Amino acid sequence: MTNSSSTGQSEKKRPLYIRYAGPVLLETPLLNKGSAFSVEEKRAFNLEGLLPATIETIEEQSQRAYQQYSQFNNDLDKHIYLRNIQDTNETLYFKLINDHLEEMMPIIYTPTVGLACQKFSQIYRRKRGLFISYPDRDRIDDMLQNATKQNVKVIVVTDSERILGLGDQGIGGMGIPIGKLALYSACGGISPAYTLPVVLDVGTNNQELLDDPIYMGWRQKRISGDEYFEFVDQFIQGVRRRWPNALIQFEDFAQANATPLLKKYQDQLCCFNDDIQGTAAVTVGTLLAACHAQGTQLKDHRVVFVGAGSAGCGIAEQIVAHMKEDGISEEQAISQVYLTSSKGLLTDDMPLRDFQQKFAKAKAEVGGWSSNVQNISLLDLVRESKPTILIGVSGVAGLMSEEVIKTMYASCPKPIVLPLSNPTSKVEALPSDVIEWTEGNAIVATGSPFDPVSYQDKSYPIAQCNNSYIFPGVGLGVIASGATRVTEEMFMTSSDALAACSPLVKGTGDTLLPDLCEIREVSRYIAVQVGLKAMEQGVATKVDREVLERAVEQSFWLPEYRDYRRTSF
Ligand SMILES: O=C([O-])CC(=O)C(=O)O
Ligand SMILES: [Mg+2]
Repeated sequence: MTNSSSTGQSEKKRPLYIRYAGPVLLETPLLNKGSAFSVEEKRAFNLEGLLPATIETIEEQSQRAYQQYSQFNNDLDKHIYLRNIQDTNETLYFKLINDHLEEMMPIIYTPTVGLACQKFSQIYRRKRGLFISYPDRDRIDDMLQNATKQNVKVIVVTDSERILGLGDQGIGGMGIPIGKLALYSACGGISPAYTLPVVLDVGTNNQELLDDPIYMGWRQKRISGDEYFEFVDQFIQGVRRRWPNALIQFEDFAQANATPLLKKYQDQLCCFNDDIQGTAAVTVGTLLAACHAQGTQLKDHRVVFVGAGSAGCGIAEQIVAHMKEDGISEEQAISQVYLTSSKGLLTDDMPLRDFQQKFAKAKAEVGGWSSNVQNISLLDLVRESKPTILIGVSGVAGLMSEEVIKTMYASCPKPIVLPLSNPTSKVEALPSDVIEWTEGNAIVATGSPFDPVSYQDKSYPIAQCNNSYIFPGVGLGVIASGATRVTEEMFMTSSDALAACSPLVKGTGDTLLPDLCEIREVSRYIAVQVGLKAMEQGVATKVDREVLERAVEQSFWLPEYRDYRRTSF
């Protein structure tokens, strides 16, 4: 929790002048306090008679809500219950989440949010965020005006084509921006008043949704090509007119669109792609912590990827950048990194996407690694290249088979294994299996949360190498420093900052990544480092370290009620 002597705290204690009253005030989630309105407020805001007599503290409200929450015995129902609190009283929602972050994060975020996206239309209750559909493309400015939030600082936008490892979810993908922004507030201290989730409804190619009478999105096949890119651009330009400084986070776009959109906009506005850059940053941060624990450097490693999409290539780029910082040439670094797709090792005789090209190996050199002339399988590759790090970003469950892991372990006594695909159902290998197949010698981290593994009387904590360690801190750093761009260097800095917070690196514990209960401190630390990097690179409006540190503290929002006074009209 933020230290209560910070100026930020006393700022928040100042009364808030508001113009809503009566039932409308109770129906406004950002302002509603429910049973916590004081006697004076009830009188001043025409709430008398609308609430029970007892006036409660937010702690008491949180306890009741937790009791109700605990009565649900399946995760989706818990998710629906929490979303309902979010849509009626946002302050209480975040108080509850903060009080039970470890327990509730898997409910509001991966893995449960995946199911919530799949069943979005079935479990839909109330509006949240903006649904911008292709047929309404000429009215985007009006739609942005209609947003409940006026002073938006962070937008998470998806077109839902690649929701986690679950593919095209149509407008159901809205669950992801909602979940990500909940973490911006819970972990990164960004007030929910500043956040806006957006889904671009460009149709869906998910036939099940198209056939489902209850589906709530635009019932058409996805638009593509120029039509698609023009539509995304209309949205981006609309945002620039409405909130010129807002940070835009691209989330869960299909890889064919994710990289071109990032390339197109990253030098034009304040934006990033979480799946490419956030995932890369958290993975490299985790690897740096693991290297530290082993007494190695990243440049000492050989890395095999299971999955060669934009996330895999994004991580590979960052690994190469860090290996270069360790003192080896780019060429040498690339030669130590291998990417595999469903067709096996990427080689120069295959059709490749732009972003894959530099990692393709010369078939003439590696052809002998397999008896199969067409392609080199993951197993052949692992046997021949003897990796020390194995990273799963395939979205396909089980690809890190027992044979693959045991083959890796045969030539690497301390393998680092990261099956990162989300949600849990898509993980490339279960941590318990990896620990067993390597006789307890592997360092394992996953994208979704897993319980510690016990193996031969020892307990092995499984770090959750998820971009949620990165994006809240990066966002806070961007806002606090007034950054106008999000550079690759700012992401590299976030990896180093995360690694510096690792209990293994600090010598305070045996886990690779900090506990969730420390995530607010971690986010603040990352924010300051990212803000400093933005200043160094000349993309920030704040230029002084002290001012930046104060801004991070002051802008860190906490779920506390403020006293209300009535605005006189
Ligand atoms: O949301 C998560 O858990 C991580 C992520 O961005 C993804 O898998 O697309
Ligand atoms: Mg994502």
